Amino acid sequence: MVKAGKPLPEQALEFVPSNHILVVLGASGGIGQPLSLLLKACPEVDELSLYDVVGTPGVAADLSHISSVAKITGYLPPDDGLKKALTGADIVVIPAGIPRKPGMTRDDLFKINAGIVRDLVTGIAETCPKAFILVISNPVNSTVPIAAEVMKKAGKFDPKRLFGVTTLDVVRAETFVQEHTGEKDPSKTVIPVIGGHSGETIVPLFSLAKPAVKIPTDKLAPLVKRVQFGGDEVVEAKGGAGSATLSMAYAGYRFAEKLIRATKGEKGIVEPTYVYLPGVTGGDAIAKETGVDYFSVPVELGPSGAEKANNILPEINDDEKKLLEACKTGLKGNIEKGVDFVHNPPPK
Ligand SMILES: NC(=O)C1=CN([C@@H]2O[C@H](COP(=O)(O)OP(=O)(O)OC[C@H]3O[C@@H](n4cnc5c(N)ncnc54)[C@H](O)[C@@H]3O)[C@@H](O)[C@H]2O)C=CC1
Ligand SMILES: O=C([O-])CC(=O)C(=O)O
Repeated sequence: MVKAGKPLPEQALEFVPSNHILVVLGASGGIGQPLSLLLKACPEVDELSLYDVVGTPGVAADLSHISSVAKITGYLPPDDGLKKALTGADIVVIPAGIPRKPGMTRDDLFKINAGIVRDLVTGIAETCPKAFILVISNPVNSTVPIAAEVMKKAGKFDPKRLFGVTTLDVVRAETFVQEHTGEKDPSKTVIPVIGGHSGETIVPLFSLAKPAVKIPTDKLAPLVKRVQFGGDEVVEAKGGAGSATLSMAYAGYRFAEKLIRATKGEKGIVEPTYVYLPGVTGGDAIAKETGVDYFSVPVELGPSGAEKANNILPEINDDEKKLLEACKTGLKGNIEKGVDFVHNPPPK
């Protein structure tokens, strides 16, 4: 899109990437609805397209009464609904899939969610292959490799445009450390969280907090564990009615909004996200050090998406190095499972 106010010489026209059509796949769900509400209220979003296997006409009608910029449409599968929803998309956010119940691991969701993510990303490859893809559906450690393999198979993979949304881990780390910071606004403390998005694959790096935080020695391990297993806390509290939805909608919105601002040219936006390391500048060194191709690290966002993966591994302390070892082992299996699913799908 070319934005011209008063007449300018041809070469001085300001190029503004469009990045204004957002699509939510799984928009009628526990995350999908509040996430769509936040996106509808975001002045940066011009159009919001909602897709789900149920309920989108109602959700879209409801949100359409809000007096904000975004034009809203809702689609169901019949009559090429997915294709219509995805047409022209700049950013596609995927919270489609089943959530956990008490006693389940995120990996237990693979059986159902792997196929859902594969099929939705196939639709993206066909209709809007240049869109930024934000994967929320669990298990993220495996669903992101699935998305990558689908895009690779279609010859459309751009690693800078695929993100596993691990922002909720960052949000939890910021929130849970607050009792040690004395800071009124927990979001003012930056805590990098690296690795993956399940249990021990989640590695919060409190030693790299900015501003620095002094955590009593006996409080550190429980704090790390709380971030790693924060999802279970919500699953248990909801007692079978699902997992984190409202905090995830906030986190998904936070990441999407940062990406929009970055693609519009705002500089200095960095957020941890789970990316395909070999495809992102700076990622090779991290892949070499961790032995995995997919990993969440603070990533500099820009007009082309994931512009640089920041290697903060040399800065971590000995306790965090131990956490990293457990993380790597878990991640390897999760990644292989996702890649294998696309190339050797289980019989239907
Ligand atoms: N990345 C993260 O940090 C987090 C991820 N999650 C994950 O997000 C996913 C969604 O969670 P909730 O919204 O609580 O679940 P939910 O069950 O409330 O909503 C999921 C929605 O997906 C829809 N859906 C199912 N199959 C679909 C398909 N083929 N196409 C389009 N839509 C489809 C369902 O109809 C439903 O409306 C789960 O896998 C959950 O584990 C949840 C919290 C945090
Ligand atoms: O715990 C779950 O299943 C949902 C999730 O990913 C989270 O809350 O971090």
